[in-house]
Amino acid sequence: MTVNGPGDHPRSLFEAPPGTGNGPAALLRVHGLRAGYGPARVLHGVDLELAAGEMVAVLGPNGAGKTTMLRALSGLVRGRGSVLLDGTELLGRAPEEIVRLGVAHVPEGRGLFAPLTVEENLRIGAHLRPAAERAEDMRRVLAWFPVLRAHLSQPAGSLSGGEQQMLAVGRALMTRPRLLLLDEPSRGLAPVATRRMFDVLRAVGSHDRVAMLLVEQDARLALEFTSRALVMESGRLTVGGPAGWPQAGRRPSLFRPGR
Ligand SMILES: Nc1ncnc2c1ncn2[C@@H]1O[C@H](COP(=O)(O)OP(=O)(O)OP(=O)(O)O)[C@@H](O)[C@H]1O
Repeated sequence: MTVNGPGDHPRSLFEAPPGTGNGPAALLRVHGLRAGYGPARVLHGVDLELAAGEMVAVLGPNGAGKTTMLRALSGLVRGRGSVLLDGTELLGRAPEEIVRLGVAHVPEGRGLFAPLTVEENLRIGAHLRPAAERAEDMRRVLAWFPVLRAHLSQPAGSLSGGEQQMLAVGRALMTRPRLLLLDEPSRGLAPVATRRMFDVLRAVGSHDRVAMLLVEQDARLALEFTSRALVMESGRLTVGGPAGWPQAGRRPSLFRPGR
C-alpha cells in the first residue's frame, strides 16, 4: 500500500488497472465527487475509476463517508463533480434512472421487504427490466444462489442472515447491473456464509463482467477477495493499493488484479 497525503496522491492508485477493463476507458469514472447532508459536507472530492469486472474495496474508519459515497453514486444523495458510467453522467439523475443505466445498490441493512416472499423480493428487483427477460433474469439469479430456490415462497424475513444477504444481492442482480455497490456485505454473517457470499460475488464479477465497489469493515476479507483496496478518511480516498499484497504468491504490483 502506498500512503499519500490528501490531494497529493498519484491518480494511478485510484484508476482501474490495465487489463481489467473494457479497453482504455474505465466503466466508472468518478472525478471530484462532493456530497453531504444539508450544510454538512461529507465527501470532499473523490476521484476513482473502476473497470468492468473489477472488484474494489473501500475501507476506512466510521464516519469517513464510505456509505455516503455509495449513496451519491446511486443517486440517493445529491452529489457534485462528475460520475461517468460508460461515458454517461449519473449526477443529477433520479435513483430509478441510475438503476436503469446499470447501477445496483445493496444498502447497509439489505433493504429487503421482510413480509414479502423471496420470489416477490426478486421480482421487485426486476420491475425495471423488460417483461420478456424477467424469467431469464430469475433463472440466472437462482443459478448463482441455488439456496434461494428452496425458499422462494417463504417470507424474506424468515431467512438466515446469510440467505438474506444472498437475496439482497440476488435482487440487485435482477436489474442486470454493470456496476454493483455493496455496503458491508459481510455484516452480521457467520464466517462460512461470508466466504460463500464473496465466492459468488467474485464468480459473478468475472463471469458477467460486473464491476463491484464494496464498503467493508473486515479489511482482511476485503484484501483477500478484491483486486484493489482504497481507504477513505474524512471524505477523501487517501490510500490505495493492490489487494492481496503482501500475501504469498501475489506480486506486489499496484496493477495486478487480486482475482
Ligand atoms: N442521513 C444523514 N444525515 C446527516 N448526516 C449523516 C447522514 N448519514 C450520515 N451522516 C453523517 O455523514 C458522515 C459520514 O457518514 P457515512 O455513513 O457515510 O460514513 P461511513 O464511512 O460509511 O461510516 P460507517 O462505517 O460508520 O457507516 C458521518 O458524520 C455521519 O454522521
